Amino acid sequence: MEKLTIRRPDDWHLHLRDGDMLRAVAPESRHFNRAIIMPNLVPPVVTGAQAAAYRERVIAAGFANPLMTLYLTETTDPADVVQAHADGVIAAVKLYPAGATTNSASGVSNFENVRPVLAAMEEAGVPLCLHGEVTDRSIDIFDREAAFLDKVLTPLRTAHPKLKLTLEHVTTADAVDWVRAHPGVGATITVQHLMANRNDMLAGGMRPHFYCLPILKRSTHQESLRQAATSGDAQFFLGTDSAPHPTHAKESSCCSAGCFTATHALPLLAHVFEEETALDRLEGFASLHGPAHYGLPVNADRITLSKGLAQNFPERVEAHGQSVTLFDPGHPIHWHVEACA
Ligand SMILES: NC(=O)N[C@@H](CC(=O)O)C(=O)O
Repeated sequence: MEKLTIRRPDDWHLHLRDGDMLRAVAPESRHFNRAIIMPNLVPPVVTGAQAAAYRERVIAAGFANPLMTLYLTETTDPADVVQAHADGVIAAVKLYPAGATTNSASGVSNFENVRPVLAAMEEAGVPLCLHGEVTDRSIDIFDREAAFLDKVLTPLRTAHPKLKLTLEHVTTADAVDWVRAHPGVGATITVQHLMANRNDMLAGGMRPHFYCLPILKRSTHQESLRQAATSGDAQFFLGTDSAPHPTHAKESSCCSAGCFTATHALPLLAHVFEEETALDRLEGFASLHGPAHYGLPVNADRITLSKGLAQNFPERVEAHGQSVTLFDPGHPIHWHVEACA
């Protein structure tokens, strides 16, 4: 198959940042209609009023249909969350365990302190997106997602069975199994976790542009993610987690976590689905399962992906004196987005 026309995709996990960086990267998500916009700015987006103002900045930067989120802290006001959702200002709330990832210091340390807001969200039908990793330094970084399932997520699910959950950027077979055992829970999967494993990041030299959180795992986990994404199971859908960091912060002695994939996420995804002989399931993963999970209509317009010569994606996106380096899988990609109509 050399051409594939699918409903226009959405990105259910996207970092756009703010200021010059926002203006530089927002147009790179042009092939997606909607996107869940992550709130881990500095300072974070913690109130409905801040989310409304950030939404305006995102639209002004060129991304027309942002779905905003609030960053959950231990002092989040439940009434503000419920109101922001009722007013259509936010689509979801994001929970970062404190210290788990980029700009997560204001996140949750003691889960008892967010029980009232979680109860209010459960009651009002406000979805919760989770960064699923424990932050205990004694737990090996490769085991932090699996530990989160046992220590945090299972008790949280038992305490709030009706709370709508999305487990973000799943990276392990353990998480895939947990999601499958909990109907109604959604899970996003990134492009880099489908394309790469920890060997790609660490064997034969350390490649900082493969470093993101949750960290790439061993190949058996990558296989499990590929199986989940291409299975047609509607609990799994695309969240690129495209996370721009200046190139100097990635190519550093202490490299920032995040892979920038917004520009070429769909060609990379087509490459993976073709390898898995599942191109007929790409539309479900990229364009249908996410809206179904969030109770939204699918997009009316369509995009066409074509296969041809090896693509020359730009190496970098310029961001007003800084640059952001695109994730490069290290082998040719023959797919490109031909038309968006
Ligand atoms: N994925 C990452 O490695 N980084 C993200 C944060 C996140 O989603 O964990 C970022 O904001 O840079």
